[in-house]
Amino acid sequence: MSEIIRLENVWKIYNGSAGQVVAVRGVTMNVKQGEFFAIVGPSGSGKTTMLHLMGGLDRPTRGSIVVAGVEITSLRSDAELSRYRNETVGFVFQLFYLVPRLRVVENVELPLIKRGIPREARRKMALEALRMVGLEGVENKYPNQLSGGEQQRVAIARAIVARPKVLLADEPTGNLDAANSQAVIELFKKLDREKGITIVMVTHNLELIWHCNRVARMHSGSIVDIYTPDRYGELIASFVKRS
Ligand SMILES: Nc1ncnc2c1ncn2[C@@H]1O[C@H](COP(=O)(O)OP(=O)(O)OP(=O)(O)O)[C@@H](O)[C@H]1O
Repeated sequence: MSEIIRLENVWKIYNGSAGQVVAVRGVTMNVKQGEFFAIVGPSGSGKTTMLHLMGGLDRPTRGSIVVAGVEITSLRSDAELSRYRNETVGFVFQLFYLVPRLRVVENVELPLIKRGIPREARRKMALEALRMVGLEGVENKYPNQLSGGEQQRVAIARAIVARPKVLLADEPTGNLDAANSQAVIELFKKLDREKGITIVMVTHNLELIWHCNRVARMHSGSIVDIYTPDRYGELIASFVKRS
């Protein structure tokens, strides 16, 4: 499998009021094309920062990040970064961030408006994305008329509607019960399998890692180990020992 994401000696240092915080400390790693990859680690270890760097939501202090052939560290202007975000990656967050005054289908269409896709084609693509996440029939509802699990699936439809190469998910099940968490994971696996989307997911839920191809464990801004399924038992045991 070829690699789709490559981080080379990446650092992120924040200058906060209490001094400098090293959020990511010289990370070198890759994610392969079509992988379902997870990042785990204690609170404050740098997981979200890593996802933001890969997604061009934030810039590294040092180092190189290549995603789908784009050296994102060389994108100088905010417009270039914004274009990269819109064309290459899709984001899913713990809080779904749907726009309450827009209907479900209009929420899903948002990334397509930025791309300048005409109205009719937009609607067709949005309905197809809603079908893909198992939500046909709710397109004219408003987000607050849906359950949390359904709202997250709308957010996933919005993330995939522009056909990104990479889906970046930050605690996507953090606000969901066990059944809805399972549904989201099954959906990710389907997107991975059927659409070939590479997925990078940050999670605190260790039960979810069994669905992933590889898992990076972070601590204090570093990746301390990368696990394959044969070592997931060892990874889970290391968390149990710590808590
Ligand atoms: N904008 C910022 N300014 C200053 N410090 C920040 C900023 N964003 C993150 N940090 C710090 O960087 C470190 C890593 O934060 P990050 O959110 O990436 O960790 P995390 O592993 O995702 O944590 P959690 O599991 O709690 O979400 C923390 O010490 C955090 O306080």
